[in-house]
Amino acid sequence: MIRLRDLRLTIPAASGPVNILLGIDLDVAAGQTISVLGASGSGKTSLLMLIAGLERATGGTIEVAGQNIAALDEDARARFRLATLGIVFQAFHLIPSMTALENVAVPLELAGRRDAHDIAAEALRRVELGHRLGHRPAQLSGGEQQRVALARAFAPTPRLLLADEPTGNLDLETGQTVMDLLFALCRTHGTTLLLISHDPVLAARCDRIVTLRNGVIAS
Ligand SMILES: Nc1ncnc2c1ncn2[C@@H]1O[C@H](COP(=O)(O)OP(=O)(O)OP(=O)(O)O)[C@@H](O)[C@H]1O
Repeated sequence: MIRLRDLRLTIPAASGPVNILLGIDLDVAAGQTISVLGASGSGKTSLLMLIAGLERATGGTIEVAGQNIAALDEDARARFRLATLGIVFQAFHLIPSMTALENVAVPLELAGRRDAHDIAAEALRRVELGHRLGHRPAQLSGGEQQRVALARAFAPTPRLLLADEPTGNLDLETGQTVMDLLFALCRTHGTTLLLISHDPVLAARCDRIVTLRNGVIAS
C-alpha cells in the first residue's frame, strides 16, 4: 500500500535549508497497521504530508496504492486523496458552520456520491453519534468532534488511513475510546493504518512500529 524509497525532504528557510527527511525507505502492506514514533521535530508530520501528497518531496519516490504521487499534478493528487485516503489530525478540522452530518457528507459529495447524506448518517451511527447528526462542531465535545472526523475519514471506505496524533487534544479516557473506534473501523474495512504518535503504548497496538530519528528510520 505504501512504498517509499530514499525519500528526502529539505525545506528552504531564512537561516538556510532545513533537512527534515534524509532518505526514508519503507514498505507497508495492504491491511497492515504501522505506527511512526519519534521525538518532537523528528519529521513524523512531514512524512505523513508527503504520503498524502500534501507536500512535495525533494528526492526519492513515493508510491501509494500503486500510484507514483510525484507524477501527479495538484488536481490529480486531490482526486487521488478523495479516492484512496482518509486523514485524521490532532485538531479535528471540522467546518464550523456545518452540522456533523454535513461535515461527513462533504468528501462523499465531492466524490460524486448521490447518497452522500445516507452514507454520512450511517458512518456517524457507527461512531455512536446517530443522535448528534444536526449538531455543529461548537455544540460537540472534543471526543465527539474527533468521532465526527473519524466518520468523515472512514465514510468513503478509504484503503489507507493516515492519523497524526489523533488523541493529542483529548483526555486519556476519551482518547482511548477514539482509538478503540479507529482500530475497530480499520479492522472492519481492512484499512491500512499509518499512525503517528508520541505514545509507545498506543503505538504498540499496531502490527509494526518504526522510529524516526534525525531524518531517518532508526529502528
Ligand atoms: N515549513 C517549514 N519551514 C522550516 N522548517 C520546517 C517547516 N516545517 C517543518 N519544519 C521543521 O521540520 C522538522 C520536522 O517537523 P515535523 O512537524 O515533521 O515534526 P514532528 O516529528 O511531526 O514533530 P511533532 O511531534 O512536534 O509534531 C521540525 O524541526 C520543524 O521545525
